[in-house]
Parts: sequence; C-alpha cells; structure tokens
Amino acid sequence: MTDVLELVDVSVVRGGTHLVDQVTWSVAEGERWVIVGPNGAGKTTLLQIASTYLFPTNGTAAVLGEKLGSVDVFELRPRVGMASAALTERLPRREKVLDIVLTAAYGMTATWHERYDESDEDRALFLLDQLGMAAFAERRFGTLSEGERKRVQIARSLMTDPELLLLDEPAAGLDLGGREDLVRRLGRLAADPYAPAMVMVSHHVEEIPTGFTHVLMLRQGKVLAAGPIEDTLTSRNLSLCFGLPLVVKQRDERWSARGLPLHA
Ligand SMILES: Nc1ncnc2c1ncn2[C@@H]1O[C@H](COP(=O)(O)OP(=O)(O)OP(=O)(O)O)[C@@H](O)[C@H]1O
Repeated sequence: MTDVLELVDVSVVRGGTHLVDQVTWSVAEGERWVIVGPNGAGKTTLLQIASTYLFPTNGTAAVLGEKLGSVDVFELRPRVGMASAALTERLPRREKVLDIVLTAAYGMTATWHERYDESDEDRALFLLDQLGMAAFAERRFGTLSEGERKRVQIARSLMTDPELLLLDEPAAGLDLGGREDLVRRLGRLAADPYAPAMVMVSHHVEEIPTGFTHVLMLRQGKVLAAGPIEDTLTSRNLSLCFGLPLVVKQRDERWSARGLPLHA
C-alpha cells in the first residue's frame, strides 16, 4: 500500500511554542484514522499540514507522494477533500445547496458565472443523496440546520473525488440524533473500498464510526500512541492522553469512554 500522507519528524513552531513536536506518522491507502487528544494538542494543526495549507517548520511532510515545499499546492489541493467548521463558515449562506457542492469541482466557494457539465450536477446530486441531503438541493445553504450544513460540507469535500479525505470534528455541535445519523453515514463511507483514505479529528470516542482502522493520540503536540485502533485505543493510553483515569470500551464496533468515579 502506498502512503497518502507521510510526516517525518514534523514540528510547527509559532512564537517559540511547538504546536506539534517531532511528529512522525503515515497514512496508507485504504486506512481510516481518527485523531484524538485534548484541546490544544495540535490536531487541527496536523490537518492543516495534511490539507497543504500549512508547512512544517522542521521535518518533512509528503501529501499524496508530493513533498510540501517542492510541489505546486494548487495542483495538489483538489486531490484532498476537507470538511471543517472554519470552511463551512466561509461558504456563502445565500448559495443553493446544490451549488455549494458543485463549486468544489472548481475550487471555488461561489458560483460566479461558471458553467457546469451535466455529469458534475449528477455527481453533486449523487453525493447529496449519499449524505441524505438530496431533498435539500434547491434550498439556500443558510437555511439549513447545523447538522444539515455539516452533511452538505462532507458531500462538497467528496466532489473532486479526492484521494484523501480530512474531517475536522464533523460531529461537533450536533444533537444525539444528528450525531448518530452522521456517524452511521461516515461508517458507510469508511466501509466503501472505493472511498478515499480518511483522517477524522474527534473530541469523543463515541463519535468514531465503525470501520475506522487506526488512531493517532496526541498530547501537547507530541504523538502519545499511534496504530491499529483495537490495540491502541486502550484505557491506559486514553488516560495518559487526557491526563485523568478513563475507562474505554468497545461494543458492537462502537467506542465509549468515561472517567472513573471520584472516591471521597
Ligand atoms: N499562530 C499561533 N501562535 C501560537 N500558538 C498557536 C497558533 N496557532 C495555534 N496555536 C496554539 O497551538 C496549539 C494547537 O492548536 P490546534 O488548533 O492544532 O489544537 P487542537 O488539538 O486542534 O485543539 P482543539 O481540540 O481545541 O480544537 C494550541 O494551544 C493553540 O493555542
């Protein structure tokens, strides 16, 4: 299997602070990774590197086999799909849902005056349908609920048929029903052998969809543990990661975690 992402000794330093610190990590084709870690651990910073929007201060990062710093990132970007709250914010609320997805084919956030092929439109509708949003195609993006907007963003991130899909906290802010619906859909995507390699940042192990194969655990910018999820997402590692005693369980291919009760 080829690596779609390869970081070697990567550090990002800002104002003397290490946002990520000597991270060595690779993602191979077909793998589905979740990144967990406390607030400020460097999760989003790693996704920014993977999406080619941030270059390491030290170390080397290769995305889809191309080393950052010696490749035209504008050619690379359409091959990487990304969904995040920050990107959702930048999408025009007055735009039609279908156009929000369609514009991704051209790396734009508004329709201007491009013309789209019928095949582009078919693909956008197909992706909206996969995310359960086909009925909303003609609605204005700004009229959608937060959960619906997130699903549209994921459809959009798949529009260019990327080889790597990055999801930054896709379930953040969703209610229980919205979370479960999204987790189920992401589980279906993870199980699709034609789907791209996936990396998802999450704050909660309950949000890890079925079919996710690997976990990267970060603490204070450093890798605490990385590897196959069954062996790596242990109570011990999760407790070290979050700095308090936690018990993690897996049941019916879903994960849950809770703190140990305090004793007086
Ligand atoms: N330009 C900057 N200068 C200094 N520190 C920064 C800068 N950008 C980010 N940081 C810090 O880097 C650390 C890592 O940030 P990052 O957003 O990657 O963490 P995260 O794990 O995604 O956090 P969260 O779970 O809260 O979203 C944070 O402590 C943040 O305050």
